[in-house]
Amino acid sequence: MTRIASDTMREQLKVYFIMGSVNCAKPPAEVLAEAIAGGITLFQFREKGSGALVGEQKYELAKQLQHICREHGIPFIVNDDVELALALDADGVHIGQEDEDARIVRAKIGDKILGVSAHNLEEARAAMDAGADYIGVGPIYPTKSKEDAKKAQGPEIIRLLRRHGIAIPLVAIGGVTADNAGEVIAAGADGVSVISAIASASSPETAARQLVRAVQSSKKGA
Ligand SMILES: C=C1C=NC(C(F)(F)F)=NC1=N
Ligand SMILES: [Mg+2]
Repeated sequence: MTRIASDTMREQLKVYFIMGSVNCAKPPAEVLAEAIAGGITLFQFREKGSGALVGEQKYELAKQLQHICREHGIPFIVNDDVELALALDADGVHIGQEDEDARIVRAKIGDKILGVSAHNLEEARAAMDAGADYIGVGPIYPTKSKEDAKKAQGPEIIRLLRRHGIAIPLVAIGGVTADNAGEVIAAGADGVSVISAIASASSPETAARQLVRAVQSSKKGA
């Protein structure tokens, strides 16, 4: 296996749904199936926060959601838990600044997809040097989905990174909705990642479809 090509990574980052059981108003498997029907391009299993599953229950839910992704050809990424990602033979992992060092994770996962969170130019450069395939930049807008989120920076942080030559595939995260996704793409993001915009929607399928349309129309306009 070889590392994912940047252009393929950019395509996959377009509408990146992230969720765990605590984010879902309906059973997670139902929410994921609807989100896939609505056109999401990538999925991250992020079982975190108060009430999150652990151990066997977490493993079983991950397996169930990975199966749904495999049925529809959607890559399955695991947040934080590198051991779980390896046990499931997931398509990749996403780690934050407070998780295991990106170089160590890269050595453990081989050519699987490696995503790293970055909040500023220094962290973005370090992620690239460590072999990340994409970076998650945010929070762009205020978010309710992450208990310890940093201060929202607006789309300006994306423009700043691109201006300083950060050309790596980049997904924007934090308070992104169909209404503000366009300005995030216009600022230079390859895609948007969302939790509550889809997970807590009455129709995750409609919510996903609206995000896909917002991203596509902004890219056409670019
Ligand atoms: C904290 C996070 C930041 N960014 C991302 C992603 F969108 F995947 F890049 N995922 C996370 N879990
Ligand atoms: Mg983390």
